[in-house]
Amino acid sequence: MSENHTFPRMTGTSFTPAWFENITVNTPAADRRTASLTARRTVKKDWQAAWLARAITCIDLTTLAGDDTAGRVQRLCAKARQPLRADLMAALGLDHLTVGAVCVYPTMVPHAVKALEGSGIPVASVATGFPAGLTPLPLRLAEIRYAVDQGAAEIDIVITRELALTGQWQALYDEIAQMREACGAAHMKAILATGDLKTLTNVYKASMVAMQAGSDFIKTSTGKEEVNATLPVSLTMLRALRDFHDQTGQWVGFKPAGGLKTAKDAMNWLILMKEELGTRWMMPDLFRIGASSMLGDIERQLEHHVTGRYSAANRHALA
Ligand SMILES: O=C[C@H](O)COP(=O)(O)O
Repeated sequence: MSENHTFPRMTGTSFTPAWFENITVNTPAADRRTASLTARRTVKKDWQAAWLARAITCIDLTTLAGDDTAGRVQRLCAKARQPLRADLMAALGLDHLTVGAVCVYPTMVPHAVKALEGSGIPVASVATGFPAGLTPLPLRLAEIRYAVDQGAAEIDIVITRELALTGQWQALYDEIAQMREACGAAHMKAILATGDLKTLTNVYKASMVAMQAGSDFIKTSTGKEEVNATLPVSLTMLRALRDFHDQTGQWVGFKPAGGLKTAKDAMNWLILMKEELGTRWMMPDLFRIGASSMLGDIERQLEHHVTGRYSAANRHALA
C-alpha cells in the first residue's frame, strides 16, 4: 500500500458466509476494551501535537447539509488546502499539511473539484440516496456514476439497512458489489449506518460482507443516525477488518464518522487504530475521520501547544 492518498482498489472476494455466519460479538467485552484503552493510553506534549497533525491528514473535511451552497464548499476547500494557520505550521516545523479529502453531496462535487484544483486533495461524494439509501437501486447506481462523472475520486455509499437487519447477506453483498462496479476507478467507502444495525454482531457481519463485496473502506455512519461513531462499534469493525486482512491479505480502510468533534476524539480513535491494527493504519490511505467541525478544535489545541493559551473559542484542555 502506498503511504499517500492513492491506494490500490480492493478486489474483494466471492460471497463467503463462513467468515461471519457463526460470529457473536461480546458487547460488554467490547465496551470494556475501548473504555480501558482510552483511559490507559495517553499521548502528551510534542507527541500529542504530532498525532494531531497526523489526524488532520486523515480528516475527510465534510459538509453534508441541506443548506450547503457553492460558497460554503469553496470556503471548506480553502480550509482543506491550508488546515492550519501559517504561524502554527512554522512553530511546529511543518511545511506542508492537507486533509485527507473534502466530502460533499453529489451536486456540490463540481464546486469542490474546481476549488481543489492542483491541490492533490481528492473530492469524496456521498451517493446511493444518502443518508437513508431508500431509493430504487438503478437510481442509486446512476447517482454514483453522476458523482464520478463530476470528478469525485471517492464515493461514500450507504448500505440498505433492511438487508442487514433481516440477515439477507447475499442480497447485501450483491447490492454493494454493483455499487463497487458503478464506482469504476473511484474508491468506495461503504457506510454501514451502525447506529441502525441494532447489534455489534450485525455490525461485524455487515462489515465482512461489505469488504467481501470489494469496499475500499468501511465507514461507521452517515452522521444522521441517532447514534453515530462509537468506540465499541469501531472496535468491532476493526476486528472484522483485521480478520478480512488475515484471510485475504487485502488492506481495507476504516472511517469513523458522525459526532467526532474534538481533538480528544481524534486522539481516541488514533489510539484505537494503533492498538488494534498498528501504525500502518494511521495513514490517510487506510484511515479517515469524517468530520465537519473537528478541525477547528484540533487547531485550537495546537495553538495552545505552541502559545500556551487558547483562542477566543476556548475548549477544555485536552486531558
Ligand atoms: O462523514 C460525514 C459525517 O456526516 C460528519 O459528521 P459530523 O457533522 O458530526 O462531523
